[in-house]
Amino acid sequence: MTTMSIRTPDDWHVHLRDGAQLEQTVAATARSFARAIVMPNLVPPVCTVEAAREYRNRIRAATPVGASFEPLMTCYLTNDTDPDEVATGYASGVFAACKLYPAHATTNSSHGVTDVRRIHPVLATMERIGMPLLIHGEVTDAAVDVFDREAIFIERVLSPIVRDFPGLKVVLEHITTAEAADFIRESRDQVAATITPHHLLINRNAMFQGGFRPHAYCLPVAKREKHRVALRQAATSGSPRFFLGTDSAPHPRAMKEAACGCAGIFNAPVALEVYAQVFEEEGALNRLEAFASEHGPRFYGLPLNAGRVTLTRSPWQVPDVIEVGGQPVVPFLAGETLAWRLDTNQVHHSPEVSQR
Ligand SMILES: NC(=O)N[C@@H](CC(=O)O)C(=O)O
Ligand SMILES: [Zn+2]
Ligand SMILES: [Zn+2]
Repeated sequence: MTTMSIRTPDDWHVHLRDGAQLEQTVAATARSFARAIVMPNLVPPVCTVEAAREYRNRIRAATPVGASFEPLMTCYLTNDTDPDEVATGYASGVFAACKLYPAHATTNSSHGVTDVRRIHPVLATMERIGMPLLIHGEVTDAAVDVFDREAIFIERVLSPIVRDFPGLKVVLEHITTAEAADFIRESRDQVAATITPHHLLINRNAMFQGGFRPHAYCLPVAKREKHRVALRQAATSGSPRFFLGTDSAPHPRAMKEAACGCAGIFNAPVALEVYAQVFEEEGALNRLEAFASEHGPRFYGLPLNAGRVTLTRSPWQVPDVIEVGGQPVVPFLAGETLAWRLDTNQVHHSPEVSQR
């Protein structure tokens, strides 16, 4: 197959950052995706309806002319989140979901939740109104090996949440382990997961190839090969519980190539092309559309996009560096050649025309 057309996809997990970075981050995402779930881990975090509304306005103002892109906003949960604020934001269409960061688990999570019991009233409200809970699923216990933090989180934190709030919609974000894939598969229908392009492509060896490779470092950190294989199996299985979420997370090059480098991979410039490559390698190109464009909106209860995008088998080289907000950022797969190219001469259609 040399050309493939699929319903316009959405990105169910992205970091657009803020300020001068928005122009490039929004363009990079809007290039391939009609909608995106926008992570709230700004400094300070997006914790109120007002802050989310203003952030959404800044994203809209930064959206390239002619592109139709809809940012779906999230509320950063803290120990003190007010259930009424969450319900108001959801009812008014500002919040699409809430995001749970265990305190200190990842980039800009210092205001995160220290004990899930603190947010039980919020979770009860979300369960009642049908609002999804999105989770960065890693324990922060220093005694737990960094490569085990997701699996232990599932045992200690996620299982109890899923059990205690049996009607709550839950998305375990950016899964990296066979344990996570198994947990989702064995859970109830309202429990799903996003899978990134990088976790489908690399295992933890990528961080140590001939020296330390900070641009392959993200959280949750890439795991052993057997986990990558399990993620590929999950993503291409056709199960509606797994859907596309890039976790594109740019950091300036100087912040990555440092004594204490930031976690995060900027993959928006290559994400859809990488997913296409992975699905092709797995002999599952016919399931790419469902993973990229159908499972997510169905889970969130949103209409499918009406437009289509075209991918062509036509090699191109990923730039070594991309300017984001005036600072150099090294994209995922910098300098490498990709097999699939997205035809960017196309107009995205808003999801007005619904088909469930
Ligand atoms: N994934 C990452 O490694 N980093 C993300 C935060 C996150 O999604 O955990 C970031 O904001 O930089
Ligand atoms: Zn995360
Ligand atoms: Zn993320």
